[in-house]
This record gives sequence, C-alpha cells and structure tokens, in this order.
Amino acid sequence: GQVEVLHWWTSGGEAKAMGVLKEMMEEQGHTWKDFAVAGGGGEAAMTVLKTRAVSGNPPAAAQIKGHDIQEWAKLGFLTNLDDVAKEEKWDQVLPPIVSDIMKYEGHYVAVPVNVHRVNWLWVNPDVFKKVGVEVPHTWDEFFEVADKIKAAGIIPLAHGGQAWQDATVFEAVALAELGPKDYTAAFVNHDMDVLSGPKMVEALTKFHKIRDYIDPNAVGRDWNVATKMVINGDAAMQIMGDWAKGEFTAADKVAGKDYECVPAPGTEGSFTFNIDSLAMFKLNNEANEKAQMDLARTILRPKFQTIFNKAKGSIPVRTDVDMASFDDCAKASMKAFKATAENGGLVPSMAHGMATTSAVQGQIFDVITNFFNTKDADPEATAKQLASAVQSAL
Ligand SMILES: OC[C@H]1O[C@H](O)[C@H](O)[C@@H](O)[C@@H]1O
Repeated sequence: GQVEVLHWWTSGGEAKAMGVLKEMMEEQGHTWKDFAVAGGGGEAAMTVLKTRAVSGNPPAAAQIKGHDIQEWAKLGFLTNLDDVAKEEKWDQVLPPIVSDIMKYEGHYVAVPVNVHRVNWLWVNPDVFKKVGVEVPHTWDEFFEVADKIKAAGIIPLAHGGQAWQDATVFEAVALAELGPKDYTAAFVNHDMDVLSGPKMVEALTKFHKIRDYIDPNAVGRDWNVATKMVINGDAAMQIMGDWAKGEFTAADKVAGKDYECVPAPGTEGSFTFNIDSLAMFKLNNEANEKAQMDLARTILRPKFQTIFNKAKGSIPVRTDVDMASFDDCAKASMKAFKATAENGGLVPSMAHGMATTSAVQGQIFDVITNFFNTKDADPEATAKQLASAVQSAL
C-alpha cells in the first residue's frame, strides 16, 4: 500500500531521521509519499493539514502532537490503533504519561515517535576556552558570561526571531523562576495568580534582558541556522530542544568534545518534555490501511526507536531500549527523564503543544513575542496581560 506522511521535519538532522522511516517502510514493500511542509515548530504544516482534512483528502499520517491529538480525534478524523497497540504491547513499553497523550477516550489514535527534552543549553566549548569563561548554570552566571563573550566580539546567544523560538526560550526562564510546580500551575492549570504573579514578573524581566545577547540579524532566522552558528563558533550558545543535537550529529560533531549540552540555566533537575507523534487518519482503502498499521507498528519497534532517535537528537519513547550506543547527551536526557518522572520535575512544554490548547498557546505566543521585541517593555503590565490573554482563550 501507500503511506502519505505530513510532517515538518526538513532540517538536516530532521530529514536524515525521517529518511530512516521511509527506508523501513519501503523495505516492507510500501510506497512512501513524503509530504514535508517546511517551518520549524510546525505552524505551516498544521495549516496545510487542516485544508487537506476539511476537503476530505487527509494524508494517512500526520505529525500531530500533544493537545492537538485530542482536538483532531474529537472531530472524528483519527482511526483506532488498539489492535496494533495490543499486539505490540504498547501499554507495557510506554510510560503512562506518554500513552495517555496518544489516546482519545482510552483508544490509541496516534503513535509516539520520541521524547525531546526542550530545556537545553548548547555550548561551543572552543569559544568558552578562547574567552576564558565557564559554562553557566544560573541566569546570573549566564549574564556574566554573556557580557564577557560579547566583549570578545562573539555573539553570546544564537537565536531565531520567530514566536515559537521566543516562547521556547521564555519557557526555560519561566521554569527556572517558577519551578516545576508553579510552571504547571501557570501553563497547564492556567492559574491567574501565578500567570500575573511576582515570579512571572521576574521571569519576564530576565527574559527581556536576554535580548541584549542576541545579534540584530536574528529576526525570522530558522532554528537550525542558529544552531549552525554555534557549530561554527560564530555564536557561543543556543537555548533549544534537542532536535538541535540532530544538527550537531548531522555535522559529525561529537557530544562532550565539539559541543556540550547542559540544562538551560536554573532548570537543572527539571525536564520539559516534547513528544513527537504521528496521528493516523481514517482512510477507506484497504491496502493503504494495512500500510498505515505497518507504519504504526514499525515506529514503536526498538530498531526504529534506536536509529531514528540517534539521528533526530531525541531519546526513545520506549523505556526498554538499550542506551549504551547513544551519545552522552542522550544518556543524560534518559537519566533525567526517568528521575524527573519520579520526583515531580517532569513538565510538558508549553511552546511545543504539550501543556495547553493551541488557542491558549497562541495567546501566550502573541504576548511573549511582542514583549520580547519591544525595547522598553514593562514586565509588570505584561504579566497581567499574559493572564488576561490566557483567560480569553479558555
Ligand atoms: O522543527 C523543530 C522542532 O519542532 C517541534 O518542536 C517538533 O516537535 C520537533 O520534532 C522539531 O524538530
């Protein structure tokens, strides 16, 4: 049969990872129809998917994540994967926090592909050695180090001026200031007092200060172009999920030698998760439905989980995959994922659709990116604005 897969994995590391799935499906005699829609974070892809689905011509599978899975399932577009899930013992090999996200009313409608950690700081050690500074672990240390790097004529933080990237940096600062408990209160439970409270004002104040360490050409820059700046030593650091590691790997860079990965400042002990998944659409073509089920089965097998996640920069979503052949950043991520699942430090990424609805996320993005791009913005007023914007989308 044929499987058409809609996704936004077009950067070097992302495309390489997606190639693994294409190959494995073709080995099973299926035809792979790639429907890649460029644009990190996936906003453009979701717009195209809506058009296709509403016109009654959805792809077999689409990269739909977190809360969006519930919204698409509620509309009746998604097919039931329980038979494959039972055969393949998904409930046994998946952490409950993951299987719950993949189910609608208790039935599997999507297959998880990986677990990305979002709260990472990527570091070029050669730049740090040249300037003679240490890797920062708190925001105060970050600003101190960034001043010295800037004085040495190097861009301290590589960044892409796009709302989802601004939100990715903001959520790391918010997690540092709020801690996992209040982070969840704010972005999952929409607690108005926390959203407009003193800790949020502090987070916004620090977030705005980061602007001083980003170069003026950042506007509209794609995330992987920013990662390239760190790889080349044009910039010292980047705050981004570990899909960035996919770019280091694609450039044959070695973790711990050519680059370092540390938790984003102030978020040691916490893990912001972002789980990619493919949701399966109802089809009325037997051969393609068989191919669709083979796709779901293939994705959660240990072989795919190992090869794909090494290229993608994420960690396997199955808890029983041997991590021995993964790099040190992946091993650190898996260790932190397991530890934080136990100690309350594991939180869903707001910027990547894991914490709240796309309507609330959209409101937060607007407030945050306007604030970040306004010279003398007022953190106090913005915290109040944030709370009322969230309220308006509930
Ligand atoms: O495109 C950049 C990133 O966007 C999203 O966060 C996806 O979950 C991730 O897989 C992708 O690499």
